[in-house]
Amino acid sequence: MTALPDTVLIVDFGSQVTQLIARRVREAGVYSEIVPFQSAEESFRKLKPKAVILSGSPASTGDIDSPKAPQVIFDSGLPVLGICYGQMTMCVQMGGKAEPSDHREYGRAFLNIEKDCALFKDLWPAGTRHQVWMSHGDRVIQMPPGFEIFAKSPGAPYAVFGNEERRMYGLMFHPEVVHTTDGAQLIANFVHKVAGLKGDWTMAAFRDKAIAEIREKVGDGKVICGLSGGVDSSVAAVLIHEAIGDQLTCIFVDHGLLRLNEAEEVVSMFRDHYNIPLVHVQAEDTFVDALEGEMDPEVKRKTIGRLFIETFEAEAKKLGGADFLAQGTLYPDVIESVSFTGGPSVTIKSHHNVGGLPERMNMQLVEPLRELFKDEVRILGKELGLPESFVGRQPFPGPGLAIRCPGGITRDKLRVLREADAIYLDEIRKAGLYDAIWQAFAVLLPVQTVGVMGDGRTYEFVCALRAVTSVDGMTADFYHFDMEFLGNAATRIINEVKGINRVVYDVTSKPPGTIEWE
Ligand SMILES: Nc1ncnc2c1ncn2[C@@H]1O[C@H](COP(=O)(O)OP(=O)(O)OP(=O)(O)O)[C@@H](O)[C@H]1O
Ligand SMILES: O=c1[nH]c(=O)c2[nH+]cn([C@@H]3O[C@H](COP(=O)(O)O)[C@@H](O)[C@H]3O)c2[nH]1
Ligand SMILES: NC(=O)CC[C@H](N)C(=O)O
Ligand SMILES: [Mg+2]
Repeated sequence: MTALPDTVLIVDFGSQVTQLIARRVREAGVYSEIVPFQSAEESFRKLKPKAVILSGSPASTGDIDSPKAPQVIFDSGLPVLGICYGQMTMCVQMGGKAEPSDHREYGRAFLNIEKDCALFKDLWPAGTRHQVWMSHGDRVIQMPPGFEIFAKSPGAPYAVFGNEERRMYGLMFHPEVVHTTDGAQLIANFVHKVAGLKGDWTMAAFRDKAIAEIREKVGDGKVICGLSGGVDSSVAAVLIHEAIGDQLTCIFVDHGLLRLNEAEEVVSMFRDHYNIPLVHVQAEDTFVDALEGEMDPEVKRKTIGRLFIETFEAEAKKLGGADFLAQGTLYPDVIESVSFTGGPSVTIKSHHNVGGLPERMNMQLVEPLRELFKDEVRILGKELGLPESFVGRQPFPGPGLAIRCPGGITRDKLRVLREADAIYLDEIRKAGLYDAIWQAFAVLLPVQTVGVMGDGRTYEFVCALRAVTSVDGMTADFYHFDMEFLGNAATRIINEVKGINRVVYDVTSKPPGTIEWE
């Protein structure tokens, strides 16, 4: 058994962006774990962290029963970084005061550095000014004894305070979000310069830890892995195979909601590269019949989640039973569907593999990528030696074309959408744009419009084209094609696909939109 790596404990008070803190710490080469504040004391004793970060929260320190950090953290002598609510609870718990303020601050703010400190070393010297991202209504009004101010902003007189000797700092802004300039570097400074941690944690170390955890959890049990041919499940399958070898069987479900020729391509691509048993299930009738006529996006997603599990269970039975179901679930699937650590964040949509799962299942879940973002999974995939044809693929959601056909689906609509989508992707590949785009796809709108083709009247469907850039799927911008590209793609789609007579381009970012239409 290898020794525990240097660990940063992140206490989650329910912020929407807690996972980004963990990600920034990982980027600084240090291992971190997020734990809900309710069980933070137990985790603190078990994990023996070398530093602690307290997250933001929708709560206010003035609330009755406001969440608190366990006192052992402040008594331990370890370095502590409090972010927003984390700063305020640290302040109050250590004898200072915070209160709701009339001057609420959301978004961009400017920080003036008042005094040098270890946290700002080689980054933000006194007298300089920096853009940061704020999101708070409450503020500190009195520091705990022994603390001093290191930076101010117009709305936050205690924007950064701390006690250098005790290595404790509180920030009113969010260093974990990309809009805070040098925010990642500030978190790196906390772990390296304040806490003195080495930074030798890598994806190779993640891989070893994940393999050890899979072995421990699975024992000599049998595992089936839902394999879509996408990046996440391919990486999960190869990782699990390294851990437990032939205790693993992969199940690829053709639910009739895949792209043109996708089933054949995925099965041959996987069989050519890997010696992992793969079952190809034809389940088009089961899925499409159950969805036909269903209009509500959440019902569609939940139906698909349930049918996936029923299909996996039926296949497991044919194999003589399985104890575990593995999936390539990533962190964005989790945060949009449910709250990560049981904290109070809201559901945006029920991803088929998380919020769409039935309540009772016969198998336990194995989800080794649950804490990672897609770009990290790609790095892990390279670490595991997966070919570029796997790690470079654009994401494709488990519910597939069903959530790209707003309103009810029919077999004929799916055919139309499949053909349009294939032409669009073909044009993108030919233009050499595939790798520059996070995801590109066609959507078939439930709207018919009038057109004129060959001197005749048409009354057919509208196809929307979507393409976005993103780093992690959490936020995205629409891709800025040139008009000639769009014109050509539209012409080909209308000429070649019977059933579409109009094409539009979606210029919505995320937020306010999501990437998929449902
Ligand atoms: N057609 C399918 N057959 C079997 N399992 C599937 C299928 N589609 C999705 N899954 C399961 O659901 C998980 C989540 O789907 P998701 O689309 O997020 O990941 P992915 O397909 O592996 O990767 P990508 O995001 O690159 O498409 C997959 O990792 C896989 O375990
Ligand atoms: O595994 C998945 N199951 C789902 O149910 C699901 N819904 C969306 N997506 C993919 O997740 C990313 C973010 O999608 P949204 O902006 O549409 O929420 C995008 O990459 C989406 O394609 C899914 N992946
Ligand atoms: N982002 C936060 O942590 C916000 C803290 C608190 N809810 C406030 O509004 O001030
Ligand atoms: Mg997929």
